[in-house]
Amino acid sequence: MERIDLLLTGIGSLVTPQGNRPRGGQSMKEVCETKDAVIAIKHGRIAWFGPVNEFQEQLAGSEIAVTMDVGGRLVTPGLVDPHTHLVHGGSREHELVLKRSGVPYLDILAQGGGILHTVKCTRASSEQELYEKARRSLDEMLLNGVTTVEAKSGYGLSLEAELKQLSVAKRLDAVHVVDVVSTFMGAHAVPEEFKGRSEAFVDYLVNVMLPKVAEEGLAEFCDVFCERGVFSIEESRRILVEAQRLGLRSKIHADEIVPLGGAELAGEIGAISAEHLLTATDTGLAALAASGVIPVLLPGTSFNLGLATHARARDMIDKYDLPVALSTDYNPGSCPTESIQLIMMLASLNLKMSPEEILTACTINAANALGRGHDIGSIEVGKRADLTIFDAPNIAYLPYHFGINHTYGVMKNGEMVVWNRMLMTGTEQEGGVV
Ligand SMILES: N=CN[C@@H](CCC(=O)O)C(=O)O
Ligand SMILES: [Zn+2]
Repeated sequence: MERIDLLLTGIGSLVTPQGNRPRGGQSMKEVCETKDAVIAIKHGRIAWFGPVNEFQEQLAGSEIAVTMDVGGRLVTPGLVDPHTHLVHGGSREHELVLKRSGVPYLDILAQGGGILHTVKCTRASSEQELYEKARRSLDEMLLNGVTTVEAKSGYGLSLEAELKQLSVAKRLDAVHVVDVVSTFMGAHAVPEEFKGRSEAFVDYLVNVMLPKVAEEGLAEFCDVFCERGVFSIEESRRILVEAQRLGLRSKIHADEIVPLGGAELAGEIGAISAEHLLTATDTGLAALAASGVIPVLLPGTSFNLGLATHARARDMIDKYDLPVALSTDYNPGSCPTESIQLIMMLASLNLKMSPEEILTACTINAANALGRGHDIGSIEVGKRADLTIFDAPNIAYLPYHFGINHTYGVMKNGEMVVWNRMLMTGTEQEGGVV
């Protein structure tokens, strides 16, 4: 190699899943660790990585433009958050006491609160207001080590307001260093103006909203909240199949609260992913496995809703060989957090996933849930140089030492975009304040 744009040195431990494909079952544990490693970057992509002594043998004589030493820290692929409701107006802290007093999530929605409250706020917000709020969340995610994020619409529920949300996601993707992948989720709830007329709303969605979203190229995926009292299996099938016809791949909020058969539907229509799955049955899990659907688990949501049940990650991995992915589900209601590191801890605590499985779920499997396993999600020669540097000795340390942000640095497309958070007050050290 004649010229290296950037050489990352001093990597105490480099840990990554291997390959481009989703890693299911026992292969979720098979991450590859290289100690005392270096990574060479050229044109924003990984040109070489391996132990420092091999680098000296193989690439001696290369011209190195910039060298950065990460001081013995842990380096992983940039994390991928494959399920968020990033763009929305307002917040819902006024529902906190109601929720904590035991009022169920679906009851709050049926009374016009929940998602429908956020619809009001989103409709009332200007595009610029939505942009500024989502940009701050995206910054927070980046500081947590996330380099690619999925963003769903679904708080507009009218053509105009859905397009406004999707335009914000598109602008953010163009301007922000984090890649934003768009999903159209007009079927998130039935809006007030269609109350009691869900069939008419589905007609509007299929005949008016979907064609416009597809024509303007504003979304890559289509998602539906398939749930009792929201969208039925038949309605979900109709929307997702029509979206597929227009070129949008399917995702589905499935079997979150009631086992409606959303996982079975995901298998039937060949969805790329099925999300939540807290109440999915064995038939449903078998359907996911048979069709190669990626289960995206959201342990922050069950935690925040105070549910006693959790998604059956162990069965998914051990019995069905499924490639589990993890995500924040960042949204203003059931999971108002941007912290993927909190999700890692909850996956350990409540889903009983091992540190290796958690890393695989937040990298290569999450990348595949967005159809991007060929480009991101593992440290491979030729892939994007998206990397997260943690101030941690090993991957088990991330879910173990919880409630803090372990990120030291983040590289996106070969550029260091986060580096050593500064303490403006200074740190007392021998010889004075530095
Ligand atoms: N469950 C449906 N949708 C979101 C929550 C949206 C909200 O409460 O605002 C979710 O994935 O958890
Ligand atoms: Zn969601």
